[in-house]
Amino acid sequence: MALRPLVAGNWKMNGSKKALEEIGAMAEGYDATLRGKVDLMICPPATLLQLAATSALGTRIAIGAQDCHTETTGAFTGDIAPDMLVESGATAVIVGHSERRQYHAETDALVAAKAFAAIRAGLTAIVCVGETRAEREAGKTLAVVGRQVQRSVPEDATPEAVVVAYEPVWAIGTGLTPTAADVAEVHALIRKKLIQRHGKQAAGIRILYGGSVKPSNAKELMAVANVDGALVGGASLKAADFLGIAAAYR
Ligand SMILES: O=C(CO)COP(=O)(O)O
Repeated sequence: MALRPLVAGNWKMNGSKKALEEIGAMAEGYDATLRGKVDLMICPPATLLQLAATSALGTRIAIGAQDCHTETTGAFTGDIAPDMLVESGATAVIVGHSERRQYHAETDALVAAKAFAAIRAGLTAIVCVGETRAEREAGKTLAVVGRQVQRSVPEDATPEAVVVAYEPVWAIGTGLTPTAADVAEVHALIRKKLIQRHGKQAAGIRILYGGSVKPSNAKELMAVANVDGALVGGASLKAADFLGIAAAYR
Protein backbone atom coordinates (compact mmCIF):
# COMPACT_ATOMS: atom_id res chain seq x y z
CA MET A 1 0.00 0.00 0.00
CA ALA A 2 1.43 3.40 -0.93
CA LEU A 3 0.91 5.74 2.01
CA ARG A 4 0.96 9.51 1.79
CA PRO A 5 4.58 10.26 2.68
CA LEU A 6 5.74 12.58 5.44
CA VAL A 7 8.99 14.53 5.33
CA ALA A 8 9.65 15.88 8.82
CA GLY A 9 12.51 18.14 9.85
CA ASN A 10 14.04 17.81 13.31
CA TRP A 11 15.86 21.04 14.08
CA LYS A 12 17.25 19.61 17.34
CA MET A 13 18.89 22.37 19.45
CA ASN A 14 19.32 24.63 16.43
CA GLY A 15 17.42 27.57 15.09
CA SER A 16 16.47 31.04 16.18
CA LYS A 17 13.75 33.54 15.44
CA LYS A 18 15.69 34.39 12.29
CA ALA A 19 15.62 30.75 11.20
CA LEU A 20 11.83 30.92 11.05
CA GLU A 21 12.27 32.73 7.74
CA GLU A 22 13.19 29.30 6.38
CA ILE A 23 9.67 28.10 7.15
CA GLY A 24 8.35 30.95 4.99
CA ALA A 25 10.68 29.90 2.18
CA MET A 26 9.65 26.26 2.59
CA ALA A 27 6.01 27.28 2.33
CA GLU A 28 6.73 29.12 -0.90
CA GLY A 29 8.43 26.10 -2.40
CA TYR A 30 5.72 23.73 -1.18
CA ASP A 31 3.79 24.20 -4.37
CA ALA A 32 0.67 22.50 -5.62
CA THR A 33 2.57 19.53 -7.06
CA LEU A 34 4.41 18.78 -3.83
CA ARG A 35 1.39 19.50 -1.62
CA GLY A 36 -0.57 16.95 -3.59
CA LYS A 37 1.98 14.25 -2.85
CA VAL A 38 3.77 14.73 0.46
CA ASP A 39 3.17 16.09 3.97
CA LEU A 40 5.81 18.44 5.40
CA MET A 41 6.53 19.07 9.07
CA ILE A 42 9.12 21.09 10.99
CA CYS A 43 10.01 20.28 14.61
CA PRO A 44 11.79 23.35 16.05
CA PRO A 45 13.05 23.74 19.63
CA ALA A 46 10.25 24.24 22.17
CA THR A 47 11.01 27.94 22.54
CA LEU A 48 10.15 28.49 18.88
CA LEU A 49 7.04 26.33 18.67
CA GLN A 50 4.49 29.07 19.01
CA LEU A 51 6.29 31.41 16.61
CA ALA A 52 6.86 28.58 14.14
CA ALA A 53 3.19 27.64 14.29
CA THR A 54 2.32 31.26 13.53
CA SER A 55 4.82 31.31 10.62
CA ALA A 56 3.27 28.12 9.30
CA LEU A 57 -0.34 29.28 9.60
CA GLY A 58 -2.11 28.76 6.32
CA THR A 59 0.90 27.06 4.71
CA ARG A 60 -0.10 23.42 5.40
CA ILE A 61 3.34 22.82 6.89
CA ALA A 62 2.76 21.08 10.21
CA ILE A 63 4.67 21.91 13.37
CA GLY A 64 5.94 19.24 15.75
CA ALA A 65 7.85 19.20 19.03
CA GLN A 66 10.95 17.18 19.89
CA ASP A 67 10.02 15.68 23.25
CA CYS A 68 7.29 15.67 25.91
CA HIS A 69 6.65 14.52 29.45
CA THR A 70 4.38 11.62 30.37
CA GLU A 71 2.25 13.64 32.81
CA THR A 72 -0.22 16.43 32.12
CA THR A 73 0.87 18.76 34.96
CA GLY A 74 3.02 18.68 38.07
CA ALA A 75 6.34 19.29 39.72
CA PHE A 76 8.60 18.42 36.80
CA THR A 77 10.94 21.38 36.43
CA GLY A 78 12.01 22.02 32.88
CA ASP A 79 9.64 19.49 31.35
CA ILE A 80 6.77 20.17 28.97
CA ALA A 81 3.41 18.38 28.98
CA PRO A 82 1.82 17.21 25.73
CA ASP A 83 -1.18 19.54 26.24
CA MET A 84 1.22 22.48 26.45
CA LEU A 85 2.66 21.49 23.08
CA VAL A 86 -0.83 21.36 21.64
CA GLU A 87 -1.52 24.82 23.03
CA SER A 88 1.69 26.06 21.35
CA GLY A 89 0.43 24.89 17.98
CA ALA A 90 2.15 21.51 17.65
CA THR A 91 0.26 18.62 16.09
CA ALA A 92 2.99 16.02 16.59
CA VAL A 93 5.93 15.23 18.84
CA ILE A 94 9.09 13.19 18.35
CA VAL A 95 9.65 10.69 21.18
CA GLY A 96 12.57 8.37 21.84
CA HIS A 97 15.06 10.06 19.55
CA SER A 98 18.43 8.32 19.97
CA GLU A 99 19.87 11.57 21.36
CA ARG A 100 17.24 11.46 24.15
CA ARG A 101 17.87 7.76 24.69
CA GLN A 102 21.64 8.39 24.84
CA TYR A 103 21.94 11.70 26.74
CA HIS A 104 18.85 11.42 28.94
CA ALA A 105 18.89 7.66 29.49
CA GLU A 106 15.39 7.25 28.07
CA THR A 107 14.23 3.63 28.08
CA ASP A 108 11.76 1.93 25.75
CA ALA A 109 9.19 1.93 28.56
CA LEU A 110 9.54 5.69 29.07
CA VAL A 111 9.32 6.30 25.32
CA ALA A 112 6.12 4.24 25.14
CA ALA A 113 4.67 6.22 28.07
CA LYS A 114 5.55 9.51 26.38
CA ALA A 115 3.99 8.34 23.12
CA PHE A 116 0.86 7.26 25.00
CA ALA A 117 0.60 10.65 26.74
CA ALA A 118 1.14 12.46 23.44
CA ILE A 119 -1.60 10.50 21.70
CA ARG A 120 -3.98 11.09 24.62
CA ALA A 121 -3.40 14.84 24.13
CA GLY A 122 -4.26 14.53 20.45
CA LEU A 123 -0.72 14.65 19.09
CA THR A 124 0.81 12.27 16.59
CA ALA A 125 3.74 10.49 18.25
CA ILE A 126 6.80 10.04 16.03
CA VAL A 127 8.51 7.11 17.76
CA CYS A 128 12.21 6.73 16.93
CA VAL A 129 14.15 3.48 16.89
CA GLY A 130 17.56 2.48 15.55
CA GLU A 131 20.68 0.47 16.26
CA THR A 132 24.14 1.73 17.22
CA ARG A 133 27.21 1.03 15.13
CA ALA A 134 28.36 -1.66 17.59
CA GLU A 135 24.97 -3.36 17.42
CA ARG A 136 25.04 -3.35 13.61
CA GLU A 137 28.58 -4.70 13.51
CA ALA A 138 27.57 -7.45 15.92
CA GLY A 139 24.73 -8.46 13.58
CA LYS A 140 22.10 -7.42 16.11
CA THR A 141 20.26 -4.77 14.06
CA LEU A 142 17.03 -6.67 13.53
CA ALA A 143 16.90 -7.92 17.11
CA VAL A 144 17.52 -4.43 18.54
CA VAL A 145 15.09 -2.59 16.27
CA GLY A 146 12.46 -5.32 16.65
CA ARG A 147 12.67 -5.06 20.41
CA GLN A 148 12.52 -1.25 20.37
CA VAL A 149 9.42 -1.28 18.16
CA GLN A 150 7.78 -3.88 20.38
CA ARG A 151 8.46 -1.91 23.55
CA SER A 152 8.44 1.77 22.48
CA VAL A 153 5.33 1.89 20.32
CA PRO A 154 2.29 2.20 22.58
CA GLU A 155 -0.58 -0.29 22.61
CA ASP A 156 -3.09 2.01 20.91
CA ALA A 157 -1.02 2.71 17.78
CA THR A 158 -3.09 3.72 14.76
CA PRO A 159 -2.02 5.35 11.47
CA GLU A 160 -3.34 8.71 12.71
CA ALA A 161 -1.69 8.52 16.12
CA VAL A 162 1.71 7.02 15.39
CA VAL A 163 4.59 7.40 12.96
CA VAL A 164 7.68 5.23 13.42
CA ALA A 165 11.10 6.61 12.43
CA TYR A 166 14.00 4.24 11.80
CA GLU A 167 17.20 6.15 12.47
CA PRO A 168 20.39 4.08 12.65
CA VAL A 169 22.42 5.93 15.30
CA TRP A 170 25.63 5.61 13.24
CA ALA A 171 23.98 7.32 10.27
CA ILE A 172 22.88 10.43 12.20
CA GLY A 173 24.93 13.47 11.29
CA THR A 174 27.73 11.34 9.84
CA GLY A 175 27.02 11.44 6.12
CA LEU A 176 26.82 7.62 6.22
CA THR A 177 23.65 5.82 5.18
CA PRO A 178 22.71 2.15 5.09
CA THR A 179 22.32 0.56 1.65
CA ALA A 180 18.83 0.52 0.15
CA ALA A 181 18.78 -3.24 0.81
CA ASP A 182 19.61 -2.72 4.49
CA VAL A 183 16.91 -0.06 4.84
CA ALA A 184 14.41 -2.36 3.09
CA GLU A 185 15.22 -5.20 5.49
CA VAL A 186 14.74 -3.09 8.63
CA HIS A 187 11.58 -1.35 7.40
CA ALA A 188 10.06 -4.72 6.43
CA LEU A 189 10.78 -5.98 9.94
CA ILE A 190 9.20 -2.87 11.51
CA ARG A 191 6.09 -3.31 9.34
CA LYS A 192 5.85 -6.99 10.32
CA LYS A 193 6.16 -6.22 14.03
CA LEU A 194 3.55 -3.44 13.82
CA ILE A 195 1.04 -5.67 12.04
CA GLN A 196 1.67 -8.58 14.44
CA ARG A 197 0.91 -6.40 17.44
CA HIS A 198 -1.55 -3.80 16.16
CA GLY A 199 -3.39 -5.74 13.46
CA LYS A 200 -4.00 -5.11 9.78
CA GLN A 201 -4.61 -1.37 10.19
CA ALA A 202 -0.91 -1.05 11.07
CA ALA A 203 -0.23 -1.38 7.34
CA GLY A 204 -1.22 2.32 7.33
CA ILE A 205 1.32 3.45 9.94
CA ARG A 206 4.01 5.54 8.26
CA ILE A 207 7.60 4.39 8.73
CA LEU A 208 10.16 7.13 8.09
CA TYR A 209 13.86 6.69 7.43
CA GLY A 210 16.25 9.14 9.14
CA GLY A 211 20.02 9.57 9.20
CA SER A 212 22.00 11.75 6.78
CA VAL A 213 19.09 12.20 4.36
CA LYS A 214 20.05 14.81 1.77
CA PRO A 215 18.66 15.99 -1.57
CA SER A 216 21.29 13.81 -3.27
CA ASN A 217 20.23 10.52 -1.65
CA ALA A 218 16.54 11.16 -0.94
CA LYS A 219 15.22 9.70 -4.16
CA GLU A 220 16.98 6.37 -3.67
CA LEU A 221 16.06 6.08 0.03
CA MET A 222 12.44 7.20 -0.45
CA ALA A 223 11.95 4.61 -3.22
CA VAL A 224 12.60 1.70 -0.82
CA ALA A 225 9.59 -0.45 0.08
CA ASN A 226 7.96 0.52 3.40
CA VAL A 227 9.82 3.86 3.51
CA ASP A 228 6.96 6.32 3.86
CA GLY A 229 9.02 9.47 4.21
CA ALA A 230 12.02 10.91 6.00
CA LEU A 231 13.02 12.35 9.36
CA VAL A 232 15.66 14.91 8.48
CA GLY A 233 18.13 16.61 10.80
CA GLY A 234 20.81 18.93 9.40
CA ALA A 235 19.28 19.22 5.94
CA SER A 236 15.98 20.49 7.39
CA LEU A 237 17.51 23.77 8.56
CA LYS A 238 17.62 25.29 5.10
CA ALA A 239 14.55 25.53 2.89
CA ALA A 240 16.46 24.66 -0.29
CA ASP A 241 17.79 21.38 1.15
CA PHE A 242 14.54 20.42 2.82
CA LEU A 243 12.54 21.08 -0.34
CA GLY A 244 15.20 19.22 -2.31
CA ILE A 245 14.45 16.15 -0.17
CA ALA A 246 10.68 16.58 -0.48
CA ALA A 247 11.20 16.79 -4.24
CA ALA A 248 11.95 13.05 -4.19
CA TYR A 249 8.13 12.82 -4.35
CA ARG A 250 7.62 15.32 -7.13
O1 LIG B 1 18.56 12.58 13.84
C1 LIG B 1 18.11 12.87 12.75
C2 LIG B 1 16.72 13.33 12.62
O2 LIG B 1 15.99 13.11 13.77
C3 LIG B 1 18.94 12.79 11.53
O3 LIG B 1 19.91 13.78 11.57
P1 LIG B 1 20.78 14.11 10.25
O4 LIG B 1 19.80 14.21 9.10
O5 LIG B 1 21.47 15.38 10.57
O6 LIG B 1 21.69 12.92 10.07
